[in-house]
Amino acid sequence: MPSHRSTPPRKGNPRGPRQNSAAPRRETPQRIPSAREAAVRMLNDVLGDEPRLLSDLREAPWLGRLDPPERARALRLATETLRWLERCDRMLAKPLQKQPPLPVLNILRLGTYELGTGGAAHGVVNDLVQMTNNLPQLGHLKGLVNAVLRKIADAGEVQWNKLRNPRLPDWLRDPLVEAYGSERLLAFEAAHAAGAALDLTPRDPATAAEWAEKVNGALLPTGSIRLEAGVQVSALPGYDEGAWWVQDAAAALPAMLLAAKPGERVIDLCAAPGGKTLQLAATGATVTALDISAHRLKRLEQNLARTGLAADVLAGDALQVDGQYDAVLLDAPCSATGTIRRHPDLPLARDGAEIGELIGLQEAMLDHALGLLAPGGRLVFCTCSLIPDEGECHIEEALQRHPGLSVDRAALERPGIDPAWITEEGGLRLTPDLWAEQGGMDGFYMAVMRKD
Ligand SMILES: C[S@@+](CC[C@H](N)C(=O)[O-])C[C@H]1O[C@@H](n2cnc3c(N)ncnc32)[C@H](O)[C@@H]1O
Repeated sequence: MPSHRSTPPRKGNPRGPRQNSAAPRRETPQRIPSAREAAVRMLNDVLGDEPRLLSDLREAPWLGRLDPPERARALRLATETLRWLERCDRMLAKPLQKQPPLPVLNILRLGTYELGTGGAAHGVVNDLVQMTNNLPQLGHLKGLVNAVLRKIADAGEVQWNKLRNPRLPDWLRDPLVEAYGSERLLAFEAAHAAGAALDLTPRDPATAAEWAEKVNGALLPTGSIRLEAGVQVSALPGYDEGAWWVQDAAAALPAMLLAAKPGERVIDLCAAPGGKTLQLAATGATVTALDISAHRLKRLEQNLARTGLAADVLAGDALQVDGQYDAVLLDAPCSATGTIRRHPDLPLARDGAEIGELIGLQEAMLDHALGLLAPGGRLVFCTCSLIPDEGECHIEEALQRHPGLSVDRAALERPGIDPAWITEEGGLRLTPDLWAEQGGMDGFYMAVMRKD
């Protein structure tokens, strides 16, 4: 297995050197940006000198000035341009002899994405030329933008569709090829290109089929309900009464495997925003939901309120908490590399430098969490990572460190769980290429452990 046990060396940005995104903007405080302007600003922030994740930009005050549909459109444009960045850059390589400053390059990338996927040339090109004209000190490049985008419009969807699926950058691709082989990696990349559907977890698993019918979704083998992405969630039946919540089918499995029972004492150690806490609370167990981020816990509290479920919510450090519990869920902070289908910005904004530290934190959390188990208690460890060092390796090593600890393989015998997903040490390895026909799933690792 490849090792991330020490911090991997920075290999630099696979898209070339980062450029200064802080080009001055002509910005009057009250001006409301268009969806395209907002999308380009997000691209500048994700691909700039100090890369930001789109999830951190969602709450930016300037984005809040757009009305909700425009904000959603801006986020969609930025997300999809980042998903297809390699294809955009390949399309641009020929007409663009010299790389322009980042704000102009990102205008071209957005235009290329839109033109490559069926956008009307007239509207896209005129708007983006005008946007370039408004850039302080870069307005003179509007002629270049016009000329390049017209060539891209001529090449159009035919050329776009001939290009390969975008590849992951080397910092992530190399260890994943080592772990899964290059053929699987191509399947992962195809899944990343395809994007993610919208999955719902029903509050009462026994009503899954009924809710699947009501929301016009498909019932998945593990009991989640799948709809096409882009559906307005708050308009679906059952939203107001909290009959279900949005959660990827893979992310719904750890709490299912913990199989909490009414009256059991359960702690969810890294709980926010709370998808798994809701599942645990819905079983009738007495649930403590802990997270270090008070800000993220606000969303957990909103989710509890909407669904009418109850949990004791605590802001605190999982490494400091004490007590005795029948069951512990540890959804540890990780590289989140299993979620690239919905967060294609992640491999571009990150470079793997933080993974060594995360692995150390996960190990410390797992050791501490095992100490919270009452005799005979069980623990589910999980991460939404594709990197074995953040999954399988932890369990192999924990079994060596903790006499009396065992992996509960029987807990994996549940409807919809394919035995082929079970790993050597008895965990479950999920990858984005699974269920390809039904639209894939997030990458995840999970294992159920028991202590004598
Ligand atoms: C993968 S997310 C959890 C997702 C959550 N379980 C769910 O299903 O919605 C990891 C969480 O760990 C939290 N976290 C990070 N370090 C922590 C610590 N030392 N103690 C407690 N929570 C921590 C983060 O704030 C983040 O909310």
